[in-house]
Amino acid sequence: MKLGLIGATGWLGSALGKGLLEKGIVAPGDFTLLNRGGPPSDYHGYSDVFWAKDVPELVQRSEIIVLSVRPQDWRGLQLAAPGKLVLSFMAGVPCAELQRCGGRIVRAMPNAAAEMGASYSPWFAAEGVTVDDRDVVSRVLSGFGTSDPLDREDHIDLMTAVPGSGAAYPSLLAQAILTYLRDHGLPEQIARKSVEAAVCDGARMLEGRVESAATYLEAYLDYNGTTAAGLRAASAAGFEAAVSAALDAAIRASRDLLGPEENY
Ligand SMILES: NC(=O)C1=CN([C@@H]2O[C@H](COP(=O)(O)OP(=O)(O)OC[C@H]3O[C@@H](n4cnc5c(N)ncnc54)[C@H](O)[C@@H]3O)[C@@H](O)[C@H]2O)C=CC1
Ligand SMILES: O=C(O)[C@@H]1CCC=N1
Repeated sequence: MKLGLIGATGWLGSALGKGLLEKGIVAPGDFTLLNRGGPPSDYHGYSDVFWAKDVPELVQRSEIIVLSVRPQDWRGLQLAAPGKLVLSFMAGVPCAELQRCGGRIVRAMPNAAAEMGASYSPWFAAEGVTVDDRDVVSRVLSGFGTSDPLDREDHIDLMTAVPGSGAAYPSLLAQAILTYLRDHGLPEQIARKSVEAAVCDGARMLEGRVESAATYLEAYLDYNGTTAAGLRAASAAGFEAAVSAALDAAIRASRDLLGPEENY
């Protein structure tokens, strides 16, 4: 497939570019890239990819165009891509706005685990996207993980707040516990291993069966020991309310990202 990637050296763009090349989903000669800093000397070990000089050249060489730039950079692209399949990673830029480029629009919401080939990237296809396009989208996203189609565009905002947040909330929890242990004088190495046990190993017990979270919580509460005391204190201090406030704020922020309409 002839694919153009705008934002090819960014966080997600670089992960996708690497995965597409390494998995042979896009041949180097069919891969057109664009970034702001100009071609690097090496792109994940592939010297035979094509670096476009500007957006129109990338569009002209590509059937599928992936937009991996920040939402604030969307309008500046002045993208005109009539008849092309356009796959946007941008949070907060709706299909109605993207359709101004004249392409068939799909929005996907990857996450930072893309850099380890483990993004979960749900996507929404606007009207006009064909069955073949949907296969193409799923193949492209397999370059850095797994994906599922969504039936509703507004669910992309939920995906932005949840899988889109990547390592953010585990990091918040890990950092809070680490700070607590340090403040209580635990040696650094033991503090780190303790947090990994509580956050990373604990989370692994939910892998592939996250619905058992409720069962674990019930079991700890029924046990009525030290962990039950901790869980009750966390709820009383507003843990669930804090999570809900965080997700509400992220959704609101994704709706405000684009800012007021200027000249297109
Ligand atoms: N980083 C993440 O965890 C997630 C990001 N996203 C979305 O993915 C998109 C990309 O995000 P990141 O990779 O994190 O951003 P980034 O800032 O790492 O990469 C964006 C790249 O686009 C380049 N760029 C900007 N304007 C350009 C132009 N006119 N021509 C060529 N290149 C241009 C920038 O130089 C930069 O290298 C964003 O819209 C973001 O909302 C979605 C889900 C998760
Ligand atoms: O924090 C952000 O803005 C990026 C975009 C969507 C999720 N993470």
